[in-house]
This record gives sequence, structure tokens and C-alpha cells, in this order.
Amino acid sequence: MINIHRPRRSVLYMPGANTRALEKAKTLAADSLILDLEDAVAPDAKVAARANILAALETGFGHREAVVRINGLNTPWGADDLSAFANSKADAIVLPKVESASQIQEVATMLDKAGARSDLTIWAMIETPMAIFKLQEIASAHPKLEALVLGTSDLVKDLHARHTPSRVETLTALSLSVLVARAYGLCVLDGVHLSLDDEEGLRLSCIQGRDMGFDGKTLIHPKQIELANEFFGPSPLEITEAQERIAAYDAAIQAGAGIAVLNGKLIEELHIQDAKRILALAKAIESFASN
Ligand SMILES: CC(C)(COP(=O)(O)OP(=O)(O)OC[C@H]1O[C@@H](n2cnc3c(N)ncnc32)[C@H](O)[C@@H]1OP(=O)(O)O)[C@@H](O)C(=O)NCCC(=O)NCCSC(=O)C[C@H](O)C(=O)O
Ligand SMILES: [Mg+2]
Repeated sequence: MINIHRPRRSVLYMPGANTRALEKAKTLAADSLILDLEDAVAPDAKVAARANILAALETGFGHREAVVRINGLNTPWGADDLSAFANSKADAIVLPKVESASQIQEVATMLDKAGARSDLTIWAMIETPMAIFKLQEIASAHPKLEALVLGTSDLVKDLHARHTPSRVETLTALSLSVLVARAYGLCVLDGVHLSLDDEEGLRLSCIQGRDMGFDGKTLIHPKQIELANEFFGPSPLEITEAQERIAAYDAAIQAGAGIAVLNGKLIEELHIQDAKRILALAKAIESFASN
């Protein structure tokens, strides 16, 4: 199954308590923003952060998608967060530390009762060992679920593992998450790269995530946006090759053949589906640039 989601190459977290960052976000080249009320916000600052985010959503973030990470419903703030954003201008609600379908269903029911817009979707953070074992249950919990977001910091902590350059400690979890996301038609976003000054490490992590099938990468600082946009978007060469593949295949079909060969490579219908996905993504990214 091929699903074309909106571009989410770069998905930048910012603490809701940081009004400077919320303002700065309106000028950044990130495709999506996660306005955070959870781990990046101290308990004493949660209520003020909620108000900051509500105010920032009112003026909007241009073409950038704005999603709000609420606190878990098992915390003192979760239910109030959810009702505050149910009728806001947020594009989605991110639910942290999801471990069961019922957590997603509870959020969906609360949004329905609050009369939330039908296009307000839910994203689930996958960041605990139990979440990995419940991936299929979570992914099929509710039609409002749109994306799985890997929380590799929490996962590594819960595993008693260590962050390594190869990410061997999370590869199984990353791979299972991509498999399940694709099987259920969901968007899937890779975890953050914590070392702010390690550009080479970020580059390798972007390449690895892209090659595994992730749609994009979650980020913690504006300086990480450019690399994520570069590696999770189609390159000019990939766009040209996709166009050439489609043209070669169309010519083969016109000539009565079912397959084509271009530059010594076999082209079948499945390659055309992938070429069309690449071109649709490139077109959507181009429309961002003109907005
Ligand atoms: C890490 C930071 C605290 C660093 O902030 P700061 O010291 O302000 O950095 P700079 O001086 O280099 O900032 C330069 C300018 O960029 C703006 N900025 C910085 N970070 C952001 C941001 N995230 N979004 C928007 N704008 C940002 C600064 O305001 C400066 O602007 P200007 O004044 O105009 O020059 C900070 O980067 C930060 O807080 N990052 C986000 C941390 C966060 O959200 N963490 C929680 C999410 S990660 C997570 O929990 C993943 C998951 O759950 C898991 O388990 O893995
Ligand atoms: Mg986390």
C-alpha cells in the first residue's frame, strides 16, 4: 500500500514555555512543529505554556503544520490540555507514552465530546518497550490516528541501553515501527538526535532513518532542519529519475510491453507507483516554498 502524506521531513519540537522559540518557529523551514507541553516543560510552567501555545496558534505558523504534545491523561495536566486544544487551531494532538489502543480511543472520544474539528488528528508517541509489543493494536486503534512518532530518548532510557552512532540499540524498534506504520497507512517519524553540535552524527542518522523508510525526523533545534529537509525530501536526481522511469514505462506500455528497461534497470508497475509517490512529495514540497 502506498500512502502519500503531507511532507513531514523536519518536525521540530519546542517547549511551550519558550515564547521566543514559538515566535521564531514562524520563520523556520520546518515542515511541522511540535509545540510541547510534556517533557520539555517544568511542572510549574505547564499552565502558562498551555496559554502561550493557544495564543501562538491563533496567529498561526504559515504553511507549517502545528501539533501540540499534551501531557499524558494519567497526569494532573493531561485532561485540561486536551480540552484546551480540542477546539484550537492545532492540526493534531500528540499523545506521549502510548501503550494501548484504549489510550488513543479515550482521546478520540474526548475530542468528539468536545466537538473538535473532524480533521484534528492524533499522533501517538512510541517510546516504551511495551509500545513496541503493542504496535499493531495502537496503529489500528482509531481512524483519527495519523502518525507514529518515535521517542528514542525515553526508549533508550527504559531499555537501560546507550545511544550509539549506529543506533543498534533501537534498530528493532525503529524497523518494527516503520513496518506497522506502512501496514496501517500511517505516517512514521524518526526520533531526535540529542547531540546538538554533532552535525556528522545527525547526517548519518537522517540517512539511516530515510533508508529505513521513515517519512521524516523529529528535531530539537533549528540548526537540524536543513539536513532533515535535505535527506527526507527527494533530490533533484531522484526527481529526474522518477520522471524518466514513468516516461520509459509509458512508452513500453504504448508499444505493447508490460515492462521497460532503462539504463540497464528493470522497470515494472511497482517502480512507477514509487516514482509517482516521489513526484507527489516533490510537488507538495515545492508548494511550501511558494507559500
Ligand atoms: C536545546 C535548547 C534548550 C537550546 O536553546 P538555546 O540555548 O536558546 O539555543 P540557541 O541559542 O542556539 O538558539 C538559537 C535560536 O534558535 C531558537 N531556538 C532554539 N531552539 C528552538 C526550538 N526548538 N524551536 C524554535 N526555536 C528555537 C532560539 O530561541 C534562538 O532564537 P533567536 O533568539 O532568534 O536567536 C532548545 O533548542 C530547545 O529547547 N530545544 C527543544 C527541546 C525540547 O523540546 N525537548 C523535548 C522534545 S525531545 C523529546 O522529548 C523526544 C521524545 O519524547 C523522546 O523520548 O525521545
Ligand atoms: Mg519522550
